[in-house]
Amino acid sequence: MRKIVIGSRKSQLALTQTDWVIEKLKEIAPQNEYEVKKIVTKGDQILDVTLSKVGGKGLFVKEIEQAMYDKEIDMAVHSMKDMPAETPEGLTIGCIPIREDHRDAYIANDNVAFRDLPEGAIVGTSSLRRAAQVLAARPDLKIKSIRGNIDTRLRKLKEEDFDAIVLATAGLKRMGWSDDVITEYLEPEVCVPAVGQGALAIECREDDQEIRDLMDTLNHAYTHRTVMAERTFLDLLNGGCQVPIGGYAYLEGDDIILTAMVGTPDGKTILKEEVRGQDPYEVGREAADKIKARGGAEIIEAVREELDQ
Ligand SMILES: NCc1[nH]cc(CCC(=O)O)c1CC(=O)O
Repeated sequence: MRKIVIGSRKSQLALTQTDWVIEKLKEIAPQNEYEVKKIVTKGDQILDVTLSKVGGKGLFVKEIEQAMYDKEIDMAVHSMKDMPAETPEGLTIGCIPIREDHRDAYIANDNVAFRDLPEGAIVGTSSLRRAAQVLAARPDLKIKSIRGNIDTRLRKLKEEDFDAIVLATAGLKRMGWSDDVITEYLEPEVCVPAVGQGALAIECREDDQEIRDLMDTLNHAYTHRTVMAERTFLDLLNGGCQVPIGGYAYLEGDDIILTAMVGTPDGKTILKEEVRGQDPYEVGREAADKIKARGGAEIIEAVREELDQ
């Protein structure tokens, strides 16, 4: 028996995800005691400004990782897509549990279909990846930044000047919202999701073998393999959730099929490549090579320079 302290951001979604993990752990190892420790991250403190501007990788994870070094916590549950490609020295992603829905959700007032939105309609999102792909499909639409947790964003859709919003389906589902609130699912053919969207990353100290053994039982091989392909692509393009980059992989038999995307924020250029293969790192690298050969790295670099100003 061991008391296991699990770090979580204090947002409702983060706590829900952490509770979901604890429920699973209790089934596997009921002899342990589990405790949640809420940690305020830099990202939580500045949710009212445009996040992509304050940017920087790992805005939601740094303080949590420090608590792990300090042994205040033994593990931490993160949204995979908020995790920088590289894990710091001494820590590791101990497991990747089964992925929730990977798709972006489009939610419109009066359920107006995406193709029926009137010219100039306002779509709320603070994600350059979503903005790029919405504008690529509908160059006539306007993008307006929207911040806050899911409830806040749904309220702003009703009360403020928005016709529709786009957000992660996984967050909605984990928070218990029914499919009914979603007007349309944006399939990866239309909107390539963020790398790791819908997946969790459970981080722990590399040398804590007891915790690592416990986590092995929560790992989902399919999710792990596909997310690794996505993250290899992200890493090689020096990507992150603040630049317009996406990646989604699934398995067909034993093959990994990865769709990788880099776009300009105005949606005028969208580079997309599909790569098939067996090894997640090879697949991710091949996708990165192909996107780079078409100027993808320069697009990311230009967006970063713009954000840094
Ligand atoms: N960027 C913030 C964030 N990080 C994880 C989720 C939702 C859950 C997920 O995508 O796995 C969200 C909200 C959103 O993008 O709408």
